[in-house]
Amino acid sequence: MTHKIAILGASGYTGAELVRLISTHPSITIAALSADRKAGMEMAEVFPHLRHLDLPTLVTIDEIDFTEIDLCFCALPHKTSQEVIAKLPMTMKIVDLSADFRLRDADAYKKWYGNDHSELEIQKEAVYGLTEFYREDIANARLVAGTGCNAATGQFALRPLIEAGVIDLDDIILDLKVGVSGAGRSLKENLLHAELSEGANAYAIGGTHRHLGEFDQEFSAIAGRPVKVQFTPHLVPMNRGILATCYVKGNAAEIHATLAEAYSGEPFIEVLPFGQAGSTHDTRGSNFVHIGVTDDRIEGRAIVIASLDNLTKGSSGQALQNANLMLGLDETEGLMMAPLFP
Ligand SMILES: NC(=O)C1=CN([C@@H]2O[C@H](COP(=O)(O)OP(=O)(O)OC[C@H]3O[C@@H](n4cnc5c(N)ncnc54)[C@H](OP(=O)(O)O)[C@@H]3O)[C@@H](O)[C@H]2O)C=CC1
Ligand SMILES: CC(=O)N[C@@H](CCC(=O)OP(=O)(O)O)C(=O)O
Repeated sequence: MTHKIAILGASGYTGAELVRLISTHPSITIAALSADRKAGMEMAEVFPHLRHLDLPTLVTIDEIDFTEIDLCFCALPHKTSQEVIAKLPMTMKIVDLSADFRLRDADAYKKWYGNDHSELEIQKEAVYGLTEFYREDIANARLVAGTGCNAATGQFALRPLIEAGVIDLDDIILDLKVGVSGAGRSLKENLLHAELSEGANAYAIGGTHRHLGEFDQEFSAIAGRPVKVQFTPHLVPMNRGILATCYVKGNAAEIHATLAEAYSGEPFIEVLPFGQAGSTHDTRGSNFVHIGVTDDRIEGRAIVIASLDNLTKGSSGQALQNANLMLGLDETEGLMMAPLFP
């Protein structure tokens, strides 16, 4: 049996990545694709790398007949996503890739996104989409909220350590490098080649990045008390990938053993041998996460380095993993491809 899906925002980076992944999926068929300014175009015109595929023409969301769709991926900008989802059939399964349904607290949403949430009733049924930690809830959910890509990377490195109580909760530093596709496909001055290449810059400095809302929510829930990490992202001149270097206080051997144990049965999470670091080179184009642990010359401190691809495990791969669960399929279907190296 094949399940019919729609992808809203298929002319964006995460939408195109969903098409790439689903194009070889044995149990899912793409029935509809939407765009905004690019509605009316063929996917092959927008994305020549997908021209071998027989795909539906990009249409506006209003033109889609959702009665024949089993599951809808929403790869739309924040705020637009909640407006669109409110108008979709209440019975249809949805995987949202935007930030609109990640934060359970309305005040936290307003604090980090600057606007009121208009769909708080729908928010109540959303399940946070970090698959490895919400698997059962995701399998039974109608609406799953995909995580931020930076937020996913930091959580893969730190969640088991907070849960096991093996690091100092008041001394966590998260230094993160992210590739430019994380910003989406729209034109922005700081993403021009001349301003992006041959350099790197920190952004959202001073603890202002909106993914701190996700870190606060998730880490505090695990610890049972407020946990605030120090987090600075850096934009670096690479197309895909995230590398998170976490500086923590704790015993490095114990931290490594805790992560190895926590992820021992996980198909997509690789805890590296002690002393090795994760690299974006080793996870690019795949749904894998690599996590390395090393000690530090300063006694009692450790460094955890995690890498993943923002467009696969950080968004579209995670979304497909969640959709597989929601459709009763094997979680790994369509996702076991090896990373692209070099
Ligand atoms: N890029 C990443 O690494 C990650 C992204 N996300 C989130 O996923 C979502 C999609 O991101 P990404 O693919 O990068 O974004 P893009 O900017 O690349 O694509 C946005 C898509 O939404 C469509 N769109 C824009 N405005 C509207 C509108 N008003 N009505 C209908 N459709 C609209 C665009 O159509 P058109 O092309 O025709 O304008 C395009 O298809 C965002 O919420 C983002 O924050 C989450 C994790 C990681
Ligand atoms: C390079 C860059 O700008 N990256 C984005 C991450 C995108 C992401 O995870 O998406 P959401 O906007 O859905 O949270 C950022 O740090 O804001």
